[in-house]
Amino acid sequence: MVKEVVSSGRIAVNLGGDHSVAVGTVDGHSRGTDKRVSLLWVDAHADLNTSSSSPSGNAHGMPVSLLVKELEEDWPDTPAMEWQRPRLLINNVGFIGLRDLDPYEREVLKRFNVAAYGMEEVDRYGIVEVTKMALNRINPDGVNALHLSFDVDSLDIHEAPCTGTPVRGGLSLREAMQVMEIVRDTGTLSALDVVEINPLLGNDRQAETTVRAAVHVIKTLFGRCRFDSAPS
Ligand SMILES: NC(=[NH2+])NCCC[C@H](N)C(=O)O
Repeated sequence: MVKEVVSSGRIAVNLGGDHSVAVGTVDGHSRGTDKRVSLLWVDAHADLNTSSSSPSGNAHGMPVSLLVKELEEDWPDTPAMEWQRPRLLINNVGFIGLRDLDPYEREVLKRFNVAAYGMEEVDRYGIVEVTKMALNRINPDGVNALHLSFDVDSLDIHEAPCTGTPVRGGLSLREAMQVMEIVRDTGTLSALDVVEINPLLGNDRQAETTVRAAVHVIKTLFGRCRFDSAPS
């Protein structure tokens, strides 16, 4: 379905659910366009584990490593995954918001000099600079189709409490909206995931806070301005 939407020139919006949905959405996206796909992964986690490096065995910690060609050799045989082959280059993948990495993930980010920006960089350079640096590195000529994969756990736990693997010290909603404004203004967005919302993890008010944060992010990407709330 993502392939169909993207190939008809529309932007695919995918709501999750577990971040492993991105294996399918990014795969479909890259099949639906003639352009190369750049992937911006906004998340507390890099989700770069393989089934053998993963400390938890949870699939939501593995999607990015299934998607990039450079890590194909690191994967043991994965029956039932024959439908998917990696189609992205790791230098077209960027991360914003990282603050909880496993040893293999750290090693991969270093080995390939990946455009990975953690909360330290966000604090040091500011979110505007970090977003521009990330986009410049993963899509230097601005000609690739952009896939934005937004995990609500990139946000601080106060902004998005209802998520399975929260990590304190994350992005403010304002910082996330800033990322969305910059991405929107590039005109390159071709597909979006908003994932890891789990309203069952918390009370009604926390669920509402989390869902509203996600709605803000989506609306901002699709033109909502903070100054006047009519979409441009
Ligand atoms: N999309 C997520 N919430 N990922 C969390 C991953 C946590 C941990 N790194 C793991 O591999 O299990």
